[in-house]
Amino acid sequence: MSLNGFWSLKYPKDYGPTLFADRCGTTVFDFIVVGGGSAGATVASRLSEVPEWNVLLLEAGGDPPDYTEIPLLYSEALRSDSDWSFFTEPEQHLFKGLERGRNLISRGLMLGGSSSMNAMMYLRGTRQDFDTWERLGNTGWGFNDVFPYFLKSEDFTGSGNRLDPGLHARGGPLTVSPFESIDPAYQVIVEAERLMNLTEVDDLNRVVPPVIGYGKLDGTVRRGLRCSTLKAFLIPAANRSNLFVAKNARVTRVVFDHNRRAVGVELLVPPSCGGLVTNVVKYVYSKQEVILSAGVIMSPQILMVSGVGPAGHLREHGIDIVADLPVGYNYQDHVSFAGLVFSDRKHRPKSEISEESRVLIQRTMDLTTSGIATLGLTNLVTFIKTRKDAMYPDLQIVKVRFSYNTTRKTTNKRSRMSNLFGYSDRVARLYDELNTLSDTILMIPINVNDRSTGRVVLRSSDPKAYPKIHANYLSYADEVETLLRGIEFVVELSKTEPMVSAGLVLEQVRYPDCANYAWGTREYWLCAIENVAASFYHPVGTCKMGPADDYRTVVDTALRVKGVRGLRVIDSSIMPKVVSVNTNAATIMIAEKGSDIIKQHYGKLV
Ligand SMILES: Cc1cc2nc3c(=O)[nH]c(=O)nc-3n(C[C@H](O)[C@H](O)[C@H](O)COP(=O)(O)OP(=O)(O)OC[C@H]3O[C@@H](n4cnc5c(N)ncnc54)[C@H](O)[C@@H]3O)c2cc1C
Repeated sequence: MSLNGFWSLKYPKDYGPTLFADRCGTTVFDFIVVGGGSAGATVASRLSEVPEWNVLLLEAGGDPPDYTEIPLLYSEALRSDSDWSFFTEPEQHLFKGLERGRNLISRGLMLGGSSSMNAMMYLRGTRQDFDTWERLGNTGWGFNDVFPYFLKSEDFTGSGNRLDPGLHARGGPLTVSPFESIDPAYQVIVEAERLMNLTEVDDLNRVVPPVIGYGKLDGTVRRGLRCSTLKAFLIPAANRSNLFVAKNARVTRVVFDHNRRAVGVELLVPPSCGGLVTNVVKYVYSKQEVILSAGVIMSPQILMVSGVGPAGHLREHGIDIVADLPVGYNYQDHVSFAGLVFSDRKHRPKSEISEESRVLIQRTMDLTTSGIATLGLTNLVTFIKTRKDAMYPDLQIVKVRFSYNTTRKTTNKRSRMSNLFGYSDRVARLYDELNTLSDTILMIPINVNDRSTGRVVLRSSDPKAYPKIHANYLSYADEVETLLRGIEFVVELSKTEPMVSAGLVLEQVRYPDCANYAWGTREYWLCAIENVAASFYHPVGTCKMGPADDYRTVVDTALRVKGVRGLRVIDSSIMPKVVSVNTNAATIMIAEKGSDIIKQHYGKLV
């Protein structure tokens, strides 16, 4: 399908070359926002609503590639130049089937950040998620406090009952549309799940009763195309005379004065003078505040290289201490298991398989071009509760279809399994081989009740060096048991009549390291988890929010970095506990609320 001319977006002007043309930057802004991702693009847009404030947004990446507009192509951006492509450190009992024994942590390196590369699933989180934040001492962050901020952003395009009890809003900048799917496996899985005593949920963001069952997703999609925070918040604000966006501007440090007040940032920008090839160090200054929105990996990294972090750790790297804070701790994520692989139509003639696949792709793409939101089979999401005592689900199950003979057809020539989940070549090959026989469907249980916490630490004091991520996933035995119960659910589902009649066959993928175990036994699944259990793209928490007197936290409930002045963190890293769903909507909520907190502080909240 040709993508040319399908849409036309006018990206914000890049002020970098103008702002940083002179040798010593003298322009002073009221606010400097570092990182133009889910949170940063939202914050910069909201703050620039105050006409007398000059706002500078510094983004390390550039404009997103055109293909990121198409929801179905979201995985193309992973491992591309628009992906930071972080990797965790190796873990003793995990990641054996992943590249170099590490877990890929993709993050968007572009305007819109990870909202320009994510799967666009719009799920906010449960009442329990935010009431837990409040119980941890975060007054003002309980469900009733944060709910209006989800509505503030939203422009919901669904109709009928879905709008009724104030669950959704119209008129906000972020378009949220119900996903549609024409995938024939959709109905088959629905029938199978009904037989497993699950019921349909008409709104996966419903508050009461808690969502348990399956349903159609809503997505951050506008007229069939991605609605990132770039599109929702930044582009509409780009013509304001008080908002300045600088692209390819990588912040290296926060600059403090002698009173530990953040007064600006140091950054690297591409050379603007002829002849220079390396990036150039520049400084910009702020009158009011610097706001870090660089995400869960880079916000803590910038803080630490700037002297804000655990004193002992900073000393090890020879960094002068500005404030001794537990930056980088409390890394949390959702761990998934993408080892349940179904074949669809395997025993049919190749020509038939190939033609059906082609037609399904074409018809699904046609939905997009006619303005309908679709992620194909991924539209169908299931939440299950496997612990009798719990009120809320502990597992989310996502389905992904890979059309016949496509997992190897990627821009970077790596398997899609490597790009999406960081699989090593030898493990990805197992999936690729199956995919040359028929379409492949993954059913992925995701533990949404993880308790393990890891840590982001500095590799060196050099701000250009990626930090180390000690993920520490599945450190509690019960987290492994939860994943095992998710696997068991899918195995049982595979045996139901609708699945069997439709010819959706659960394949016996045999990881080389698990050759000693019979496929399907507990020992086998434990081994499989050690091989391919991986992040489901939801790391958060490394600049944890907490009450002023809680020494285990980095920012207070107004998102101010403790022990210094003029500095806040506003992004997914402030979450004290990861929400039990995908993390984009909650991050945008944090940005909306954070922006209002700032406006209120300066008497500008109207
Ligand atoms: C592949 C993938 C799929 C996902 N799918 C979903 C989904 O379907 N639904 C969902 O709810 N969530 C999803 N998520 C998670 C969600 O997108 C993230 O939680 C959210 O985007 C995080 O927002 P953030 O603002 O904290 O960080 P980001 O959006 O990552 O923004 C950080 C920004 O800061 C910039 N930056 C970093 N360092 C610097 C620096 N030194 N100087 C200047 N700029 C810098 C980055 O380039 C980036 O633009 C997914 C994530 C990924 C990666």
